[in-house]
Amino acid sequence: MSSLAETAERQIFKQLSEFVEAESKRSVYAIGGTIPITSPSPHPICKSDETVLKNDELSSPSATETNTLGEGIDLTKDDSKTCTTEAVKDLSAIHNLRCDPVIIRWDSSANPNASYKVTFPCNDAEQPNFEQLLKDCQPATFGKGGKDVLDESYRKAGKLDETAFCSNFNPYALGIVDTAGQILAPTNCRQTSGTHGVRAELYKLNVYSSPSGKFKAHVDTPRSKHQIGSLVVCLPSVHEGGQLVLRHQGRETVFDWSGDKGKNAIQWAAFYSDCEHEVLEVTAGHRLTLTYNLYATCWANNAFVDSEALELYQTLKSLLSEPGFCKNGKIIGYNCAHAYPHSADDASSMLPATLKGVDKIVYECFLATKLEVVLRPCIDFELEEFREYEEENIRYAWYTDKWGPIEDWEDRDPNTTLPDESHYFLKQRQNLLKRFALFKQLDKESKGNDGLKVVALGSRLIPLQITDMGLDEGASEAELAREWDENISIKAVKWLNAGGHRQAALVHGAVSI
Ligand SMILES: O=C(O)CCC(=O)C(=O)O
Ligand SMILES: [Fe+2]
Repeated sequence: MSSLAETAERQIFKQLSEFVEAESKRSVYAIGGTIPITSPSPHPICKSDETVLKNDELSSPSATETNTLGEGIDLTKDDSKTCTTEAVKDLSAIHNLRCDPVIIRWDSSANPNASYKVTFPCNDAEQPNFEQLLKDCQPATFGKGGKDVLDESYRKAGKLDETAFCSNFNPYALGIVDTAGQILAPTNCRQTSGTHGVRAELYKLNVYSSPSGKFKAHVDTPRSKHQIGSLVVCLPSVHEGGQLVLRHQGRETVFDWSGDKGKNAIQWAAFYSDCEHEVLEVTAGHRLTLTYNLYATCWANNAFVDSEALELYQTLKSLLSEPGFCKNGKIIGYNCAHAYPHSADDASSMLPATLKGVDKIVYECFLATKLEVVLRPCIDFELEEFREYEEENIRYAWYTDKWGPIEDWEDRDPNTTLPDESHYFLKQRQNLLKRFALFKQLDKESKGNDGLKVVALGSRLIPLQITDMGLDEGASEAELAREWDENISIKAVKWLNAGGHRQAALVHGAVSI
């Protein structure tokens, strides 16, 4: 290729990378809101219902839902205050959302056969029951290396399992699940079997109490391969501290439910649960939350997004059609910004339906350009991992974690195994040798060709074994490569962005239930 064409191509790649990066920065990974609690009254769901409502209930400035979106989108404005036309006023009245006081009923662990009830916000008369609830909570554990661990220096909280309590609180009725679904699981751009929405399943009631209630930085263990997110609903109970801090790719979002805000409202946050998050120390009072797991579902009533109307698509289309761009074919790589559960046998079948945020946008936009788009797990080997040496006329090679004499692999009948049982099957070794040669050749070709990186691509997500040592400590790249043996291909890929969730992807094994 002429150097002029190379320079032009490099510029196009640069622009593509910048666009993908800008899209990543804009992508939303969390959403939240506040819904005021008012005493029970007919629900203003449609216009005709409005007439049975008392005027003061409608005009109450607090009777308006407010929402806060992670990263830049803030819906906390009270639109009803800024409405000018009658029509809009009517609409805001119709859409005023309110929540009934939240009742929790539970079986007492301290007094078998006894069950109690407490209402939030909690009045003085119910204070003894509230104290009882605190007593009946068990210490909350957390998942580490595939096991439940109790460590109060990491997580200090009480919990009731979902089988031990019930509540009148319904996140569907308040539109929370719909809102979370539209943001975290937007419907695919085309009508396909991958179309999806979200379903919320109650998981725990948690209490974080002063002086030291907290949950240090973690990612949630997915409860199934369908899980994409978590929903946390903070019950009205005034406390200080206890902010929920979410982090994703160098960005941070804080949900602060402390102080008087929580006196008479429920406050909620929904987020992709592979994003790191923590609950800061509660310094006064009790912070009570209901947590829900959010699962991708195969149905949705939402309208479809038209990917061709997205800015990223338009840019992609014009850059890709530049004359001479990738004339001889190239694999363009995009590193997913989110982690996906891959310990279940059929984890791959959940994708692309469960793609999150910017990953979904990039996928859909490339698809719309009519390029072939595939989702693959990948390991970026260093040449280091494919070393060779010679000793006493025998050539040895190192493939990711074991030495072996090359001749042994080259010449033997592929149906026999090596005498040394620690060796892999010969056939696999021969495959590895071919890959090794390919790796070296591609690596040579990619030298000086910016951004071109030789990687091993798996043909599908391979279930991860949860070892005794846990995924994070136990599973190395070499072990993964061995698991992938039959399904690996080695390619030179031009990456649009830096590696994303590499570490987290390794530890992000879904618990099979
Ligand atoms: O209570 C919260 O805000 C979040 C708790 C949490 O991270 C969890 O239960 O996994
Ligand atoms: Fe969590």
